Amino acid sequence: MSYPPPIKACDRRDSWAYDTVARRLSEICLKIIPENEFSPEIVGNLEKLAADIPQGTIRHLLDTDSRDATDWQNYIQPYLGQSWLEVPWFFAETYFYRRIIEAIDYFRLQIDPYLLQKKLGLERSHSSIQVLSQKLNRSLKDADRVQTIALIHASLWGNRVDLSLWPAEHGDRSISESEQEKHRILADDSDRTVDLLQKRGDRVDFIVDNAGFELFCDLCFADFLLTSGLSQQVFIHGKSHPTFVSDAMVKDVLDTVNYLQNHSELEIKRVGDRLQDHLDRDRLSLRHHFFWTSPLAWWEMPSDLCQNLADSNLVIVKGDANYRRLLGDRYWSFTTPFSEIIGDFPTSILALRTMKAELACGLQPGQAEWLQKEDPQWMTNGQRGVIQLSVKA
Ligand SMILES: O=P(O)(O)OC[C@H]1O[C@](O)(CO)[C@@H](O)[C@@H]1O
Repeated sequence: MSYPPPIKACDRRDSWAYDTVARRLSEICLKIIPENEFSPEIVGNLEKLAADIPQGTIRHLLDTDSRDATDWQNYIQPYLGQSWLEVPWFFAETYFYRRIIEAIDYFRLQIDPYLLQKKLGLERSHSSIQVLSQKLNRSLKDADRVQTIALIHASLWGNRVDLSLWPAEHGDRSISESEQEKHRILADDSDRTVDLLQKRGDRVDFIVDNAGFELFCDLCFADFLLTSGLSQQVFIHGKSHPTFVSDAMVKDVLDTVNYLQNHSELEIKRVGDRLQDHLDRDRLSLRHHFFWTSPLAWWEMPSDLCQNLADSNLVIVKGDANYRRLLGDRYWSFTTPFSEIIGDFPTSILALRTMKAELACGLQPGQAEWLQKEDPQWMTNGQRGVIQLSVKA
């Protein structure tokens, strides 16, 4: 398969990639200092990292005794000495978040620098959590096609709540008017997804994205699949260390279930209790893997993870950064079919993505041109989404 070139920040100065590397990364780095009580040494490390972007150059990691150090040595080697703007954008971002892990001595101190943001994100989406809990508890009485599609859409729009772009103090982005939003879904394979789940949905895997409200939506979908009997087993795959500000780790899943179980409102508590019961009976299982924090493309997935996912009936890939990994963060033509890029992955894949980066595929001819006139920010403002399914025969 020949791949188009990877996106680089230096490609276009008016691009979201350029703005991210040239401005946003150092802002994200400095923002965690006042939100944590780090030692002066760690504060110094973070200030140095922020000052190094974007004119500094790529260097090897210093925390060479960490479990992922050897892998990162190999990822970094081809880009040594290049500037943050010249290297592939996806590498620059995943490397940046790994440099923060080094700067805060995470693997020794285990302090999640984004914990405050994650907590605020969950608390600030209370009214949406209330609404979705009521809908879910009601929908379990007759778990039909309409209900299943409603949970797919809730899981999609939950991805709008990305704290790396819109910090929790900027207000509650979880409000959803699902009916009106249907036209914002640029490719919608919901119906085909229900067909697949009804035919063979025994095991479903979620490659989750943001903790907080999005994770709650994903856990509601998982609960719906298990309680309705559509699935017997659900695996949640999280990140091995804090990254992209709000991305979820296994700890964040357990914290969220705990938050729901201890909630004073019965409708919300009922969701938490069911989730805990699924965990206790190993119907819901939690996993993490360093691939999800690496700069690698989907087709570079290590064989152990590939073999594990091959046993699944459906892998649900959440969010924009994971979608960029599916596409190798490359300049595909917007009409390239999704399944063509996914190619021969060992099982069926469903991508649920709200658009927050300048890449896309699986659109109809003329659709991108029309959207460009309608809303020049259509690719990055998170107001549009895709529900794209690639079925493994
Ligand atoms: O939380 P998500 O959906 O993966 O979005 C991550 C965001 O961060 C980015 O990496 C830009 O910093 C884009 O992928 C996207 O805008």
